[in-house]
Amino acid sequence: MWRSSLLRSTTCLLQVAAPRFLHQRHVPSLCVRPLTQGLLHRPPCGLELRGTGYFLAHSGTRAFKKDAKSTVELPVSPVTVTDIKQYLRSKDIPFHDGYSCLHTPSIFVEASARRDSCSLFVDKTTGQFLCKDTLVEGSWEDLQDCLEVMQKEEQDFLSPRVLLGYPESLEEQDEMERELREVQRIWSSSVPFSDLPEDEALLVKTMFQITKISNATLKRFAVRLFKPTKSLVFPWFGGPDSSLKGVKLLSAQSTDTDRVTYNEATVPKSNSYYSLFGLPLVGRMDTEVVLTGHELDTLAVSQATGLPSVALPRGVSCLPPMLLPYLEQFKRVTLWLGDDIRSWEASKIFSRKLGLKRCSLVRPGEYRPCPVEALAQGKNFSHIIKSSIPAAHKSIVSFKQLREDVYGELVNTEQVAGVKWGRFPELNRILKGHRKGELTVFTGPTGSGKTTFISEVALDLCMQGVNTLWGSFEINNVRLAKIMLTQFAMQRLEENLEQYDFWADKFEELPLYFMTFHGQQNIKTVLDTMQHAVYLYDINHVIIDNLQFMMGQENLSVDKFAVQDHIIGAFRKFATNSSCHVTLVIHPRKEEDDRELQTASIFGTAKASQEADNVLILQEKKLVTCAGRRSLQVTKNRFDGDVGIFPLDFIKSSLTFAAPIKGKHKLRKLPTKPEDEGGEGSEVEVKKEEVKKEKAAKTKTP
Ligand SMILES: Nc1ncnc2c1ncn2[C@@H]1O[C@H](COP(=O)(O)OP(=O)(O)OP(=O)(O)O)[C@@H](O)[C@H]1O
Repeated sequence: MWRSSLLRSTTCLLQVAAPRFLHQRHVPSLCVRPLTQGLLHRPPCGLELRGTGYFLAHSGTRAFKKDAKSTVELPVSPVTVTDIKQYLRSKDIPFHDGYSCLHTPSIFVEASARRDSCSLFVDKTTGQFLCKDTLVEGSWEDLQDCLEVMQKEEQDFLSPRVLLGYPESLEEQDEMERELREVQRIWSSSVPFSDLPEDEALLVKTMFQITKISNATLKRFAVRLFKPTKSLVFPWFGGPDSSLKGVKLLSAQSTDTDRVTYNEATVPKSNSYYSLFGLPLVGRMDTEVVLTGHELDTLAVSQATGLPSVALPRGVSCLPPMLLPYLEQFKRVTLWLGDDIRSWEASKIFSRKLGLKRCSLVRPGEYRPCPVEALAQGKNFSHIIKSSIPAAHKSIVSFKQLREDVYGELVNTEQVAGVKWGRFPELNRILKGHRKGELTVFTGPTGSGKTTFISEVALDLCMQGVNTLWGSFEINNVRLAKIMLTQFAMQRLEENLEQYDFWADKFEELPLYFMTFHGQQNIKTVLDTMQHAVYLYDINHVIIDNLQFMMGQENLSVDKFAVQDHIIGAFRKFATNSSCHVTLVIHPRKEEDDRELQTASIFGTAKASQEADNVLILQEKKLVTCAGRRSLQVTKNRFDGDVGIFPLDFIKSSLTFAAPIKGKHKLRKLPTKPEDEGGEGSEVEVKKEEVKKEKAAKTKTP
């Protein structure tokens, strides 16, 4: 895994730092509180990025190591900005209150050598710190440890070597060196644009549809061409010495409609690629920046406006908090992330992290395409940027302020409907898509395949870039990841172990995270972890499997229905406030064996179905004509009211569900009140209809 000090995850730093501290001369007193609390006795609450090379470990045929660096944990006790400020004051550390971070003089640089008075940034939400001068970074507990050491030692600074330079494992060092060599190889065998013959440069620009971007702009941003794959190469320069840390390769393909589609690859891999493209060109005194979702957009903005501009490394999919310190110097941030609803939603979410007051958002629209397109169309950039909308909204608005939003929804109905499933066209037909900020309640009989089904439904979305967080309390993450990997590879990997690495490598690229909880959990801890994950990874979808695992911790002498209602209400609030979709698996109440489930079968009161935007039921009996066949019934859909049911066959080898090949059971829409037992379109009616149709078909046949 690629590693520089900037890239180390907190946990990595903690794990690496711990023995180092322990070997220091004056450690004993230090070990008592912060180290034991922060490093050794972390509670089992946290998040785990799926670690490949792990799920099949128990197969015994091959030893796989768990990638410890991919485990991220919640802080011991969530810290607030007030706690951080109080602590810093108690240590006489001066600080300046910034937008997303507190700025303090770096304790890792000697006072006389400080280039900047405040180069240490402490994230106000997590307490995570970064020293821009030395690239030392770590958790809030680490920073406290360091300050304790300094005080104890009566030193006025700490050597950055205390936390840096500890050797990685041999395997990781090899991987890191291999990636560095790869970066160097690509970079040195690419050609600077200024060295290309005029006609070749033009050909490349035509291919990428960037003919309006001048060679001078490409040169200024050090863009190169990698001839073997005809890819543009965007460098990532970082660190105090502005050295080459990585590269992004962009290739272009033209489509039938004369539009160009881009494919990109990064070294190191995208989940450790933290480049803010354009950052080296930003001056220390610059106070304004245009944040874009793509390197080409940054080139366009810079050329058209002369304003500083930086591009996010993974486009609109996330804004990693570790990049926030680099954006602290700007008093005004214009987010111009793209030309679709997804970019618009992302800009609203990112502006919360950046501090609403300084952010303004370019609303996508006919007259405001993405910057590279705007340059091609000769649009007036300064007009677009000036007309961007302040992100801080008032709590009371008039229709005048809403009319553009309403118009945007009307012209982009497909995008507003959300992300479409690739494997479940029937779900698209009924629900129209997967939307942010909604609550889905999913139920089905015990052992009917709820986890297996919802796992594939979520995987499908995750494969399309929906950042996903799993809270699996019933089955452990290794088993869950194994199910998902089987569904991803669509085959039984136990029998094809030689393909394991191939699929695991691809799977590792998915924006998929797991909470490390198992068994009964306290709802507050779960919600805190979800909030933490939304901040760190811009999670769009959380799956909680299942709600019953949060009931045990609550005081059940109180009415247990009231407890469940409280929990559902809390998830509802979370979904709305965090613009994150929550899927909640709930066990049904005990049903008589021969009866199918209905919305009212969901355990508890009506609260679950009232609060939910969507209610999905995995039916074992309805429409079932062969073993293993299930049907999925949508009994509530707040988005447009369509409800319905469709059959699903279970494919055991890949643990996936698919429409029956020659199914005579077609999707049918049910009325909006499916609970009405015998009403038109009800389950009973659906069956009656079927029988009628079958009879009619028979009588027609001679
Ligand atoms: N349609 C199906 N036909 C047969 N077996 C299935 C089907 N769907 C899932 N399974 C298998 O049944 C087992 C239980 O599935 P799963 O854990 O997904 O059910 P569940 O409804 O979540 O269970 P629980 O009620 O305990 O939470 C798994 O081994 C799974 O592979």
